[in-house]
Amino acid sequence: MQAVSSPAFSSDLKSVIQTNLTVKRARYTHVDAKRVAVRCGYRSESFSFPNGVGSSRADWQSSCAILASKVVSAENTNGLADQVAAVNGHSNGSVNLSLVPSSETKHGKPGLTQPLTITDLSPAPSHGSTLRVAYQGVPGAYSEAAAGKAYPNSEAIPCDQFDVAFQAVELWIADRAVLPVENSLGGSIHRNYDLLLRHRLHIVGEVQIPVHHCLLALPGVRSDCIARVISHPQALAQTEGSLNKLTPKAAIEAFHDTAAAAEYIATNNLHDTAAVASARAAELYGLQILADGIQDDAGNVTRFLMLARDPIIPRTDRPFKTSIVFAAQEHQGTSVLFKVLSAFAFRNISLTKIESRPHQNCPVRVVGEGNAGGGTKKNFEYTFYVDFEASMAEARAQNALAEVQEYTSFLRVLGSYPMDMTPWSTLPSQDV
Ligand SMILES: O=C(O)C(=O)C[C@]1(C(=O)O)C=C[C@@H](O)C=C1
Repeated sequence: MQAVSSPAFSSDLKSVIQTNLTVKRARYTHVDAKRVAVRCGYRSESFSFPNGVGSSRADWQSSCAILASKVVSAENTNGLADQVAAVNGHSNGSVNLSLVPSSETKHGKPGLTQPLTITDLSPAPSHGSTLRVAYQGVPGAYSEAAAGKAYPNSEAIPCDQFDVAFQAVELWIADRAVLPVENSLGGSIHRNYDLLLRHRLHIVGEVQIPVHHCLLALPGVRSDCIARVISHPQALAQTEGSLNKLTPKAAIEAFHDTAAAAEYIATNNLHDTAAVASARAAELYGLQILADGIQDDAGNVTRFLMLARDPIIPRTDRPFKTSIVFAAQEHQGTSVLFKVLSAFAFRNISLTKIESRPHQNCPVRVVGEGNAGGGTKKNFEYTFYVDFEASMAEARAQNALAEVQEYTSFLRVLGSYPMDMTPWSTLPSQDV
């Protein structure tokens, strides 16, 4: 399958639809128009919070932050979840968090029964076909494996850039996107944090994938003949120590993704080049494995987010995580970050991640008085991303966000979603 690529997206949306998706889109045009109208709020359905906090479904969809605007009582929160779930066309029994025999899936290994699989709680596509999941990379990329874990029966749609995967969902070319946000060795994938803010997709789940790297080359090539190693920068960072030992003289070069690096070597018949990629990429592109398990830490794991156009309804019957992003302005005083973090600490809510990024509209603020009357001090401005372990259906999370809203100028809930609880020991690390 051809990857969805970016230039067409940015230059002419119509043409990408025509070039890449002629057949599929022709089938969906009518349905899509109707669904877009629903997204824009042109639908009569509405719900009201049990204690009188009124809102429409469209409000919920456009910004989950509505829940932070008023505190609702603990007794009412389950009712809220049920009520909203019913509006969303789900009964509470519909959650699919179950043992999935992988022989029935497109992504699993035949014969293996996979343990607890995270699937999101959001509605399946109304056109009734297979869920289409956008990921960045080509077949054999770790992101493809993550998409398969998140949505075992899905159709994976390769995209050449992260931004394209976001747009594929926004344009109804895909139903979900699965994108990496952090790796245990390499740290955060900043680009995706920035894109989360730029786009209006919702986080509906997370999946963690053990990343097991191999050094791949054309059949017959020895490691002492390797003059160049190519791979995704994250993969190169995760194998830096091993590469120093295995190929100390080789030049290290960044590539779009791990599997594309393997494909490039095979396509161009490069005898002096090796790739850091998965065993599956070796199989797909006919390369040999020169070294197996070359990640610098055996427990190397990447966390991916599952994104959808609509949020899922937060619940309290399983562990949930919530991701927010906020920023503050100067007039909001000092110690904003301390105050925000204490809003969670006082309610015993654990934070699992905090990330700061340059403020997208105003990265630097000049303050103070210089000789010519201009400011002298340049304060860097930040946007903060926080993940915490609670569901937005819980009163303590709503109360914490109501407080956070007081200290900040901007607050958005990116999603409240089930945590990936797959037991570490059963993760199929050789799969990817
Ligand atoms: O290149 C790939 O195979 C990817 O899926 C991308 C990616 C990443 O962006 O972090 C995903 C998982 C690994 O951490 C290495 C690379």
